[in-house]
Amino acid sequence: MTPIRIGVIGGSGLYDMDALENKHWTRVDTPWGAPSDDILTGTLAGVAMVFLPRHGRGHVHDPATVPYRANIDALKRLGVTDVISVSACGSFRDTMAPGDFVIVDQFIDRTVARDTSFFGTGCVAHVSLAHPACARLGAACHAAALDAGITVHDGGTYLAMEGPQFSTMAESKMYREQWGADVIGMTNMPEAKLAREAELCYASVAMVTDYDSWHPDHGAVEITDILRLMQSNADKARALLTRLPALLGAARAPCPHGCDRALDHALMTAPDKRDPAVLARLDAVAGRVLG
Ligand SMILES: CSC[C@H]1O[C@H](OP(=O)(O)O)[C@H](O)[C@@H]1O
Ligand SMILES: Nc1ncnc2[nH]cnc12
Repeated sequence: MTPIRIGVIGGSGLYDMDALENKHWTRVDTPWGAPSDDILTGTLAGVAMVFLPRHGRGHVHDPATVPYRANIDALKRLGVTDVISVSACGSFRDTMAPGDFVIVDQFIDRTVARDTSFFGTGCVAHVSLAHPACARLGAACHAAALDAGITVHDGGTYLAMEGPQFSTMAESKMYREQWGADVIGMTNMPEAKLAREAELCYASVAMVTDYDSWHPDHGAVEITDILRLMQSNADKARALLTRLPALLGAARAPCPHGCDRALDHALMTAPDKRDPAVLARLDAVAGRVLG
């Protein structure tokens, strides 16, 4: 068993975590630049927890310019073992209504202009992403949501779009009817990919704010609809998060799905061909396998 440290990435509407005890905002520097903001460190019910507002306090970063690599590196550097991503999303299903939560288990990545990997020339790696979300952590989030009285859906496919504009109606219908996506947002990719590369368990809690633009009874998604739902969704997210420490405990066994060992066989570049400057940047995310 190893000590757990829960990392929460708060999306639109969730910029702080009042419930943390002994908390203070900490600046973390990374080889990938500065994270979205300082990181709030503290404890909750005796369990170590940190909180990072994805867009920064005051919502400074747009979905494309969120420094995803710095964020994940910083969480890893702080000893985080389990990342819970909390995000606003649109819904492609009548049954997934505004106010509902979805524990995402699959992603379709339609982002186009983001740094999607810590690795590259000088140290090439290929991690498996068939199961991009951690089922153990997702189950805990599901149980916490149920306990908090939230209407929650166990599993769903999240389509990550580039944004910042919302989808056209034709795109919305295609994602829903042809591609089988359940929800849509702009931020969970490359975040989930990077968490896997950093050997972090990652679960995504998607909070439905709207029906995107496919629904004949709801018309086009507007930011005003989203803002209307965001506050109550954020309150529910806080209720979910405060229940997690009791469910996860202060220590954890190795991940049964191997998230914490994702790099075991992933490195392709021969040791004598690896670029020392590239390796230096990987000290936190790949330190376990690079020694
Ligand atoms: C505020 S509406 C669009 C915006 O909200 C979501 O952000 P996050 O995933 O960080 O909650 C969505 O992905 C867009 O970035
Ligand atoms: N319909 C939508 N599309 C993309 N991102 C969203 N975030 C919240 N609602 C969204």
